Amino acid sequence: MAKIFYTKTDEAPALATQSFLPIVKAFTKTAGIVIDAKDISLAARIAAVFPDYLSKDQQIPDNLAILGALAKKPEANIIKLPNISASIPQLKEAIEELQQKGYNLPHYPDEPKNEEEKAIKARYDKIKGSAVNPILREGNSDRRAPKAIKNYARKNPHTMGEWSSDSQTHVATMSHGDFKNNEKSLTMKNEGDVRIELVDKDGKINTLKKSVALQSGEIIDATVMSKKALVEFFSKEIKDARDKGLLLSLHFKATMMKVSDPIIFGHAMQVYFSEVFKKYEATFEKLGINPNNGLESLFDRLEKLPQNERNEIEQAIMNTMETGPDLAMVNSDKGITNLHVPSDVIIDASMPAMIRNSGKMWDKNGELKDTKAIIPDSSYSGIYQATIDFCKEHGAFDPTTMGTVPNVGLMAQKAEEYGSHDKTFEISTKGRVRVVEIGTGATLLEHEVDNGDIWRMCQVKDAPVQDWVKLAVSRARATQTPAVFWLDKERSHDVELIKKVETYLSALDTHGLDIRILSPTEATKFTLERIKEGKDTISVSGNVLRDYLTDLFPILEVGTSAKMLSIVPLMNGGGLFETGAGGSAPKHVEQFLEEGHLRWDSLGEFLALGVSLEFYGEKNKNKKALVLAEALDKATEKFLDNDKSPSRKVNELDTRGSHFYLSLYWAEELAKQKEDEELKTVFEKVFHELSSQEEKITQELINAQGKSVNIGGYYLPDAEMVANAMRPSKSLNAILDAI
Ligand SMILES: NC(=O)C1=CN([C@@H]2O[C@H](COP(=O)(O)OP(=O)(O)OC[C@H]3O[C@@H](n4cnc5c(N)ncnc54)[C@H](OP(=O)(O)O)[C@@H]3O)[C@@H](O)[C@H]2O)C=CC1
Ligand SMILES: O=C(O)CCC(=O)C(=O)O
Ligand SMILES: [Mg+2]
Repeated sequence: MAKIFYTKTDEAPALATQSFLPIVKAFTKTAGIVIDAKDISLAARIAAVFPDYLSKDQQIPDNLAILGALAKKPEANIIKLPNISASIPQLKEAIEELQQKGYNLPHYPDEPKNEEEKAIKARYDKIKGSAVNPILREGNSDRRAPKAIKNYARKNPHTMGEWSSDSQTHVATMSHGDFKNNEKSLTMKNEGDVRIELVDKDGKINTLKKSVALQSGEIIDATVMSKKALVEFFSKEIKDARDKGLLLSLHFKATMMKVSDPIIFGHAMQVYFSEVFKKYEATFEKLGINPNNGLESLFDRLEKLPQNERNEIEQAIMNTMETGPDLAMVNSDKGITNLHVPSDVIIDASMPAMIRNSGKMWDKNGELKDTKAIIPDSSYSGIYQATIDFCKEHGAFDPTTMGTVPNVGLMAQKAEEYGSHDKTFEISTKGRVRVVEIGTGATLLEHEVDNGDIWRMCQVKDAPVQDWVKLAVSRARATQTPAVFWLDKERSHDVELIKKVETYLSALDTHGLDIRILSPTEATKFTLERIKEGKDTISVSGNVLRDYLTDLFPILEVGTSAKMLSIVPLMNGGGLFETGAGGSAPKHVEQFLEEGHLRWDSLGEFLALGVSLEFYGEKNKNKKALVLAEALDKATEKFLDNDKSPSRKVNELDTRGSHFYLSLYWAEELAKQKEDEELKTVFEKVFHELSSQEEKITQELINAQGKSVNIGGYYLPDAEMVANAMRPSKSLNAILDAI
């Protein structure tokens, strides 16, 4: 039977789900729809890959694999909420929590000493970083701000920090030796398998990857980040930040780029704290300190030392921070710096937040300061510099008048960099890395490498490219909006892609459409000029820019990417409906636990549910589902008009109250409609009950705030405690239960 699959994830969206899902189930039941919730939280994913270590009642199925297989089927209808993309420190915390709860899981072996430990590490590494989205994303991405959301932002603009033309903020990026400058690319003429090997200076061959299957027409590229160039770059920029009195901030994607970016982060750590790492090398070695895991993990390890030794090293670290450039802070009150955890500062969200904040970040005293934003690889960093330059020249954007930038992103089948981690290697010796065609023995791509360099290969298959070009044209046609392919003629990979784009565009009807290809920097300037004049421009981009742009523009336009409609038309006919483009907002959980107020905005969920119901209705010829979808759309609009999104402040409407209002308006619309009498009858009663008890219910929801909350865990909270905390209104629960 056709179902809608809803994902249980982590942190704030998982809390919100405990309040919203009962509403969804109660409402959709009336159309005979079954909502099947699948737990793909970090804790569940850990438990799912270690069944042999767990008791029967602790075991859970591999829901991610189940949903991944479903995503390849035409009947797929999946609502996907954001989940944690775990850094090693987060993964270890989750393992520890599970262990404390009686799960007999093995520790994460940092440096596996035998085959058994290697196997355990391999299992954990599958869960690490962005492990969920790439499995489900069997299609390209269509993200946009619906009209109602744009109108809401125009009427209720979020705050935007002023920009001054003498702002010192800038992006620091590499000019040589990075992934962009070393890239080589080609398109496969035939299908075939390749292997990746490192040939050392004596000609000894070390196989890095035995086999990668390639399709005909697939673009592959290989590139390398030189450790030497990277370290020189960090040294120069750190000194420059100190000389100019600027904050130092680092912006990576250690989650999606889970192999390369933690290593790059580790080099930044070692350069910033170079004297400490040099002086205490032996101690750090003994303690197993890995700079790639950040300062917090380093401090944890130091706890194993005798007090006096520990004090001395901690003092040396503090001295370095005193004399070095000030670090941008993640949390000034708690002293958490940009170097504490590699995934605390994630580029897609952190750069737009900085741009929205007058180009400033927080310093250790909790004050906003101009910053040097370090983005080592220069492939995409230019878009941020161009945006900063634009703001310096024209001032901050005005949400009441600015246009919008929807995105059509190439994403399917692990496209480009975001699918490269199983082909990314930290090089162990000087030599050459070659991509060799197994059948012919021909070397397809080759690089000189040195010890410590990071080499990687990326792939993008032809069918996703065709689908992406088609999607771009159909969005341009549907909205009569210019569409810009953000592709760089100076980049080897993009040159290959441009050839395909031009071929596929010429086979489509583009008559009367404005479609261009511009380099990312040019595209930024073009788009920003238009956005300022209130004009819309579709960005058609590769996978990384998809990620960056679907936070950048939403954050500037509507204050958060959580309000985006995010559709993934799956290539085999199903639908994946992501909620927003934002993440799992750990800060929201913190506030909830401290004062019982959850500020997670579920607009993304409302929008995703709307399109999912519409898709369900059309696919299964279920008229009631279509009625539910249309009513939900109207309810969401009313929700926006009446400003029922969660407030940020305790004792005001929070996530739970916002869900109540959504259900109230949804029931109202269902009671009003004339297309389905049965639904009308059911929901007249529901609407009457909800509206007559509005005051009582909202009071019950407010009464639950203002005190700390215990949910019995973080990664694996107690299900009952969460449900109780998230559904504190007995009156609302009774109405829903009776539907
Ligand atoms: N699709 C996915 O699965 C994604 C997962 N992630 C994961 O999320 C975690 C946190 O990432 P981070 O970079 O901090 O990004 P987030 O998007 O979680 O947070 C950035 C800020 O955006 C605001 N925000 C985001 N979503 C909402 C929402 N629904 N309602 C209200 N405000 C919202 C919050 O601002 P404020 O603090 O001002 O309230 C939040 O602090 C990481 O583990 C990351 O890997 C990230 C992106 C996508
Ligand atoms: O999967 C992830 O880690 C993040 C994905 C993301 O940021 C996005 O798709 O916008
Ligand atoms: Mg993103």
